[in-house]
Amino acid sequence: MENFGTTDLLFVSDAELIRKLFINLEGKYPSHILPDPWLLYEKLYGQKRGLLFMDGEEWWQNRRIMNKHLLKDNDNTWINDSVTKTITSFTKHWKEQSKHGIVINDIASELYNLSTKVIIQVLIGNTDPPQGKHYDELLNMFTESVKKIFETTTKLYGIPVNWCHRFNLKVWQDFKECVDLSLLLGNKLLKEILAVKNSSGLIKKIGDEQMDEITMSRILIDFIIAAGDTTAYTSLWIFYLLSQNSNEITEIRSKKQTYIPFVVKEAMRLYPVAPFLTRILPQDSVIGEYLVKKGTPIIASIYTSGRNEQYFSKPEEFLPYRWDRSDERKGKLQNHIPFASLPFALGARSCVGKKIAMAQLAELIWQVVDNFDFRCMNGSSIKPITSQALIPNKNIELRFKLRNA
Ligand code: HEM
Repeated sequence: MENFGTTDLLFVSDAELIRKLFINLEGKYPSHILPDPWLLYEKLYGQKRGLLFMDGEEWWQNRRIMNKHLLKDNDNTWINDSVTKTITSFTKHWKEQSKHGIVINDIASELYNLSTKVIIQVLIGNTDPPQGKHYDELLNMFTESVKKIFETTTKLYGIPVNWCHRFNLKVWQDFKECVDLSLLLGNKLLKEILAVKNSSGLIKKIGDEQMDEITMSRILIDFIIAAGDTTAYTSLWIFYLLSQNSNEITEIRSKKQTYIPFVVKEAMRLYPVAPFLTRILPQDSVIGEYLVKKGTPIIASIYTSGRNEQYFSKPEEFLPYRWDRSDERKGKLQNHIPFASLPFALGARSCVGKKIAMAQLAELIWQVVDNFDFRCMNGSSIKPITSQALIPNKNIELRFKLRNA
């Protein structure tokens, strides 16, 4: 165990221990550590936020309602239809632009925008989203400001944030400005979405639950924020991996959609956007060789466990077939411990948007691979930076060309 001043901190990367942490030790109200800048912002400006920020009974009551609709409902068609509708219109736009090949320089922004549109469509269901220039501008400004929250949080990573705030350093000012703006625009956006007539999506489903309007807004705005960077960066990593493994593109085209979930799982094993998961123990517990006191923060590195040879043979290779039980090649890979790769975490506090994210990633890959050839234009290889989120060390530039054009 490492000792950091007055706080003991346990760092785990053993798959069995990580599983034990989520399944047996985290308690009824799992508690996690949020980035310091977000906590300080909440404390200073009293802005109440969504599920990720809630704790105890308040978290549990609201989480139960969201689980019912987003995770436990066996009928996924309403989510899948919203996802397909949004992605079809997204790829239509790319098709129009890319007859002769286009390099999408700021692909991250495009993917942020897409993730925001997908979650909004899930909120309103089959109905058309608000139309018009004003709405499009609002949406673009919102996604840009959300992207900036992520970038400025990353810049503040590892710096004493109280100190940045006290001396009003530019990094803090930038962070505060984009959180202010995201929440303001998020509220405006939600108002427009709530005004859509005949919504049939999540908004309608939770309309029948006993949830007050303010809590609903807090939760939904944070859904729109949470969907941005996670799904956008995962899509980016997947496109990057596919551009380096053209055999996988051939395999997707021949096996069609059945193969894609394995591609997504494998990409997230190698590049989990949330590489470190945290929990604070509700009671004294034994973890491995340690007696860990109640209140001790624990950091689980799923980036490390996902790339450990003991759990996955040929750990650094992108081999989607390792997840396919019916694939004969899998027999040659001795080690395969599925729970060593937990990109959405595990247990009661795992990702509530997991089904939406998986549906979005699968549909996006299918439509892009089916319609485009693409390659990576960066001269040297891209490396992941492991900070709060797993991001590329430089802009990934991809060139897309319409197939058979
Ligand atoms: C590839 C995409 C995504 C990844 C890798 C991801 C990953 C995660 C992880 C690891 C957690 C757990 C954090 C913890 O245990 O402390 C989490 C929580 C959460 N995610 Fe996701 N997520 C993704 C997409 C989404 C989407 C699309 C939504 C939209 C609804 C979403 C909403 C949330 C929320 C609200 C929480 C907090 C849940 C709670 O505290 O009860 N996520 N996500």
